[in-house]
Amino acid sequence: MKIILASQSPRRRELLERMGVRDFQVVTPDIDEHMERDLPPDALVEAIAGEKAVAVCRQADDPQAVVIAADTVVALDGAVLGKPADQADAFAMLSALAGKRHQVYTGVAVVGPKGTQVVSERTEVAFRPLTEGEIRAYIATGEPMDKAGAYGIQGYGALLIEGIRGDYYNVMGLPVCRLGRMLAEAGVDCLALAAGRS
Ligand SMILES: Cc1cn([C@H]2C[C@H](O)[C@@H](COP(=O)(O)OP(=O)(O)OP(=O)(O)O)O2)c(=O)[nH]c1=O
Repeated sequence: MKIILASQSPRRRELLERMGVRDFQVVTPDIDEHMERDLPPDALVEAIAGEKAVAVCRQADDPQAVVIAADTVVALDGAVLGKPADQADAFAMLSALAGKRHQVYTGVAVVGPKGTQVVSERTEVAFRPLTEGEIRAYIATGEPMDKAGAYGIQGYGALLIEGIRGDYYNVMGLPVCRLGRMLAEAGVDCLALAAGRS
């Protein structure tokens, strides 16, 4: 079965490979993510993931393909944080996250011949308190700029995180366990692929 990952994110590519899916195409969705949207974070990431999947379905024009798309945001006290616009924005985001718990939402859409599935998964993340110097040093690593909430749990960001509740991979950009079950619904058996039996 042809599988298309509708994402430019290297993290999502790596996670899909780690799920046992090695043979897939990558098509970057051509949508405007930055439209004003007054939605709660779970509905927001589901809407954007759905739009990315639909855009790539149109671009690929193959009704037999299974298309996977996702979107990740950070929610803190009712505010939604996407990727920082610049270093000052990253500083403001990390200062707001320091010493607090926040939620990471990833929306995932799987569209294929068997139908469309769209879900969102939430993971809670607790940051330790941070000094201004620590925040500046973390920004100087270059890690925050292309990531929702201005940190990467899979990198030096781990040094800032006391604990999480929920799927770790959801924070990186794909809720691996949940997506595995969605792909099974769509006719893709990840464990069989990993075992070389499919
Ligand atoms: C919170 C967090 C986010 N991120 C990343 C995941 C996403 O790639 C990114 C959020 O931006 P997204 O808009 O979800 O994804 P993207 O623009 O990188 O890729 P595409 O739209 O083509 O799928 O932040 C981490 O890598 N680690 C983290 O700890």
